[in-house]
Amino acid sequence: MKRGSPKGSKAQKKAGRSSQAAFYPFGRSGGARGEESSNSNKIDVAVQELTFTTVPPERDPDGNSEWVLGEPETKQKVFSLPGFPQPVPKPLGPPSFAVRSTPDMGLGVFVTRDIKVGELIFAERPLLMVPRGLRVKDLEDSMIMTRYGGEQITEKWDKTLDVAVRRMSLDDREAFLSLTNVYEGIGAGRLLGIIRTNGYPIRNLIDGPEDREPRDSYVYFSVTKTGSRINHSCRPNVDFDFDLTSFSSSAIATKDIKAGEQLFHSYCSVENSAATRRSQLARYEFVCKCLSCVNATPASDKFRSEYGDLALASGQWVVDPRTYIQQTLKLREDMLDEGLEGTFLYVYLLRSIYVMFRNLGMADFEKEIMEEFLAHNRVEKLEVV
Ligand SMILES: C[S@@+](CC[C@H](N)C(=O)[O-])C[C@H]1O[C@@H](n2cnc3c(N)ncnc32)[C@H](O)[C@@H]1O
Repeated sequence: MKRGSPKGSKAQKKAGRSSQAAFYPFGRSGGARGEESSNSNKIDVAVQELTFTTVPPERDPDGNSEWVLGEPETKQKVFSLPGFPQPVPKPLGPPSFAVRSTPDMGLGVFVTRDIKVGELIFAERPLLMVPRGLRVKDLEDSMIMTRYGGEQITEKWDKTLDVAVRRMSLDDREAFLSLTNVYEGIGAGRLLGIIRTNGYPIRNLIDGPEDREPRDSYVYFSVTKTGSRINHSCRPNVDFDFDLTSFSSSAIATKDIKAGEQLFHSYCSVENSAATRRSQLARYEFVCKCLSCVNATPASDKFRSEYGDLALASGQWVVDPRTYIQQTLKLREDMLDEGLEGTFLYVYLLRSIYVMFRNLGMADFEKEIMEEFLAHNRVEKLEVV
């Protein structure tokens, strides 16, 4: 169906909305670019087999998200959660971050006071959420988040995505449109370019049925005002935790961070060699100059490719701590040297270590490592054993 056709699409009919609603998302009198919605409760609209909704639907002091649904029923999964929508979590203490220029990475996010591992630095509702496997039947390139390059015809995508951008408040729209777009001039339309440059996967929200496979193709991507200003390092110090009930993304420190230091998240798989990481990062148009990239050696590449299996094996080693404790502690030291304490596998390893100390009857060490584990476990939420 061509955009603008008077006939409603299947999804429009399902959502019970007319095609006119699609082009006047705030009602007849509002919604054009540059106009602020006066409606207090935004209605859903369906365009090109996608449903556009706002979370929460009423204007909210904690912010609103524009959510593009591939499968309209996904909305119910979130809206039917007990207590939905909860307020966005608030950090303890005074504000602890600022968005500033960096010498070589554009804008970045810095902490303005010392931060402890496990601390909530900020939480925010996304400006925009789109499904990774966003598919629209009559658009040439239907998997917008999984392909990259200049060969695609993406301008049509921008017309569709513009529906969500037009629904944003003026402040949110300005924040969204000011985000970096490294795809400018190489094929992607502006809005799609912004999503590709700034989107983070939300792994606990699947578009459609929860058992859909391959799961990774059906996650959502979020674009946020502050989180999307965080630059990359292969030695990350912050991770995101998306809470469905408050529909917000929390930035949580995965290391102690000193006042004045920059926050870094990893945009690539940190268990890869420096060369593979470089090729994964090429689509963001920069070369990483973190310590682990600059000082990469065959030995550090080998370690990065092996530590994952070893860390997971530590779950078995706990039954024979006398044989394995030294090896496990050495693995922990090596992970710290590579700056990998902000990863799931480091948290997993800490859990193995405190269980080993428990099995060895070394209560003081067990307590010390358990405390470190609990601080690191804010995002991963591994079971305490
Ligand atoms: C999600 S944005 C991060 C915020 C961005 N610096 C800004 O000014 O809006 C991603 C872009 O930031 C830049 N960037 C991120 N990490 C970088 C790094 N380690 N070195 C150089 N540039 C980086 C790249 O241009 C990348 O495409």
